[in-house]
Amino acid sequence: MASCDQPGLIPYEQALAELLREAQVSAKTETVKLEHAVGRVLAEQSAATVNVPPADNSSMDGYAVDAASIVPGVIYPISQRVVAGHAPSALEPGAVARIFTGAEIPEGANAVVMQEAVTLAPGGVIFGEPVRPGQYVRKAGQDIKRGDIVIPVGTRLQPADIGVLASTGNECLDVFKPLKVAILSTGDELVDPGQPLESGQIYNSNRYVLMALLKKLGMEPVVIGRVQDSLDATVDALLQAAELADCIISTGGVSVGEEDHVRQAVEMVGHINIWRLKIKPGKPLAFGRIKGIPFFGLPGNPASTLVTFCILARPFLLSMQGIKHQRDLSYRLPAGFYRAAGSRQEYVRVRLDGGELVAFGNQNSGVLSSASWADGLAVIPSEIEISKGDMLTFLPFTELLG
Ligand SMILES: Nc1nc2c(c(=O)[nH]1)N[C@H]1C(S)=C(S)[C@@H](COP(=O)(O)OP(=O)(O)OC[C@H]3O[C@@H](n4cnc5c(N)ncnc54)[C@H](O)[C@@H]3O)O[C@H]1N2
Ligand code: MOO
Repeated sequence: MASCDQPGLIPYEQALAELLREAQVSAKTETVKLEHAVGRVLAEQSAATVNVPPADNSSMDGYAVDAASIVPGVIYPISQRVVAGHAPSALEPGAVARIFTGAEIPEGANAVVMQEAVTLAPGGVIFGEPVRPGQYVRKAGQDIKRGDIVIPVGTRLQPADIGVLASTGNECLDVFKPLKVAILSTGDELVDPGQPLESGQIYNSNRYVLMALLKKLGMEPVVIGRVQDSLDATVDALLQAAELADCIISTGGVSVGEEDHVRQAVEMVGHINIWRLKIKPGKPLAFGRIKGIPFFGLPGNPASTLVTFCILARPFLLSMQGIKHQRDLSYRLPAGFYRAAGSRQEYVRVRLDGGELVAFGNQNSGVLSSASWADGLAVIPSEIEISKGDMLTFLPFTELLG
């Protein structure tokens, strides 16, 4: 089926590329201690000032030897005992050293023999086989060499990165300050949880979804609150948000009805660059700027808000936060369902079950429980009919929400 009923809709890939071009890295940085750095984005790199490990050391409990001097069957005296944390003395000629895992290899030794491979004898130790130079020795700098840049600028620090930075002796790091992201909820029908629900009203779930999404990204939500469905109220709220935040996200009011004021309001105080995408859910998404501050108008339907945040706002925000290489893992997995061809690229809420993707029964964009139930999104390209067994791209929420 041709997409002639959706003229002018922007394909996802085109919109994402334009967004990433628009994303300017925030210049605000701060210094934090290593224990507070997980999830933060490194703003300044430094070269390692030490080798890791700092010296050659043993990877086994056993005996440190000069490999060339070992003859199987001969008794060798044990001249010293080397434990981790204490500097050894040089190996005495014709002798070996008792050594433990992590202890420094004495000068004059170049190999370690595991204790299971030796026989203890009166006055020393006997080796059963010739010894290979270098065996069970972890060389100084085998992990990191002095002068190496271990973690590049723009890395969102994961536990292993923190460990690597600790191993090179860093106590504090320069990281980008968390982005402040304003959240506006448009709609006269919205009521906060905890309030009674009158006729015609609905609880505001998008605000809480967005706050949770932003917190998971280590960003700071700035709640502007509910905005009445009027042009003046929308303009006022947008201007207030532009004063307080690095990026603005609104939900609702971006479609084409008379009560949808967001686009017109943005155009009065800024401009819109992107509007209406060839995706489902999320068609009416708008992107622009207000007084230079980037603005996302996400569609109000709760599943549309979540999906468009994950696939469009999130990569934009992560770029602004300074992340250089975003690598979300995706998988190719067989569909366990049939879906008729659609005119927009669809993001179906699915679970991974028995090696195939199972779709939530009701994919309506007002049904947020579809996302709560799902493990992630299956991407169905436009104009393609999906039969059971067809391979689809699966974007797990573990990646999209992290
Ligand atoms: N004539 C047309 N009508 C619509 C079109 C279209 O192309 N032509 N597009 C539809 C699509 S697709 C979507 S998506 C919606 C999005 O519209 P808006 O972004 O203007 O959203 P609203 O109308 O304000 O709200 C939609 C829906 O979501 C509920 N909502 C809104 N905010 C919240 C919130 N914070 N928490 C919970 N629920 C919320 C709202 O009550 C509505 O039910 O437009 C279609 N219409
Ligand atoms: O594009 Mo809308 O988000 O499907 O309901």
